[in-house]
Amino acid sequence: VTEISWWHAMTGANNEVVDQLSKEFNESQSEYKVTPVFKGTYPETLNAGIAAFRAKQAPTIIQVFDAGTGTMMAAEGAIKPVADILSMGDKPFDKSQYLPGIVAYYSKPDGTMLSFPYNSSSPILYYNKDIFQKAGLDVDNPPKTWNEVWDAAKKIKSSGAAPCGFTSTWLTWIHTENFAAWNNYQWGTQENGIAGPNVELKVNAEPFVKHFQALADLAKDGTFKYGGRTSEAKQIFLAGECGIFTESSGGLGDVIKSGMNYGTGMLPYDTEPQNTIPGGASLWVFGGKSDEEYKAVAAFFNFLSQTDIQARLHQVSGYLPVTIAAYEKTKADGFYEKNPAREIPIKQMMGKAPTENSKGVRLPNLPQVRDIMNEEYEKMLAGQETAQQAMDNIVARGDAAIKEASQ
Ligand SMILES: O=P(O)(O)OC[C@H](O)CO
Repeated sequence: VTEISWWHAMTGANNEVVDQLSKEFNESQSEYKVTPVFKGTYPETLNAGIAAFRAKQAPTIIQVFDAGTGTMMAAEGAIKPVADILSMGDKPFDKSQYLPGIVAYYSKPDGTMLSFPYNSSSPILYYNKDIFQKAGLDVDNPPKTWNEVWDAAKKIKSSGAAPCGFTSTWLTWIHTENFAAWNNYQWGTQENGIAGPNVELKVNAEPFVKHFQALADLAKDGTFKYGGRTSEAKQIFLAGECGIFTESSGGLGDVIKSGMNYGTGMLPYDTEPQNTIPGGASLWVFGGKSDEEYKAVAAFFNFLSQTDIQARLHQVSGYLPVTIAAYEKTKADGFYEKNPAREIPIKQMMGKAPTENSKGVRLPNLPQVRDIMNEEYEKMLAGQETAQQAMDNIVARGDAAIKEASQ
């Protein structure tokens, strides 16, 4: 038996999916065995992978979040393109089977697919219907714009329906990168880094400053509650502390499991929505492994690509169906007729052709730039600086870090 390891960052319901799929693959044949290993948050998993590679102890497969894509792409030699691996398997790899926006995001400019799109997501709005009811809000109509979110959050707090109105995971991914794409605002030059390096950040422009000042103002009396840099705020929402929550569509599994009387809506926007950009993570394969191991990876990725598995992954977790067949099957099964809100994240991403502001975000050091953003956001939320100061500092510090990483 050829054994391969799969380092990942999935917790809760999504961790169960990883374990279940690995088990099913292992039981479906007797030549290969996949062992999933949880390595912490997305940034922790990426750092663990880089350290292990340097120590010549890299796992076979590593799950890397959207923000680490540029880092992995720059690590030529350290990784083996997924397109090469799949060509070693029994089945030829047909890229046209995958949703175009997702494949493009994980491919080189020449079209070579570098990583396997395991869990793609789009951020959405969740709300607690019991809290909405208590606050006198319309349980069937969640807020659509950010101004409506701020108003509803204030009403939740002032009515005493819950101690907090609004919380969110990922202020970087949701409130900065997707906020920009979804409203068609420029996040950075060079099409946010998709068109080339030497990106200059543009996040100190008025719409960003206004958005973050609104969050900072709401944080003063706890109407907005900050949870942490990655997915920590999910626990705040699940505990019933806040009525409204912005989080990845992939957070749905835990919301369902909690038994909450919840609803979902589109990611809020300012005036008119454009399109969201792919989030979540993809599976990268390290270089320097044996052909046997790569054949095992090819078999595993082929297993994961099956329409039934993809459709199940989407329907159970809230992550997007990454193949067209899985999307079509989910439609044909009548799944969206029964659960119309479940198509929201796909429609958000695919509803409009992307502009230069909404193809994605790519930097050789996006995790580092997100750290800078988080430091400034935390100072701002603690009342130590205004949103304008925070955004100006992000641009100055971020641009310097990008320049150094691009050299
Ligand atoms: O919670 P996920 O897996 O959808 O990931 C969210 C963000 O894309 C991470 O950068």
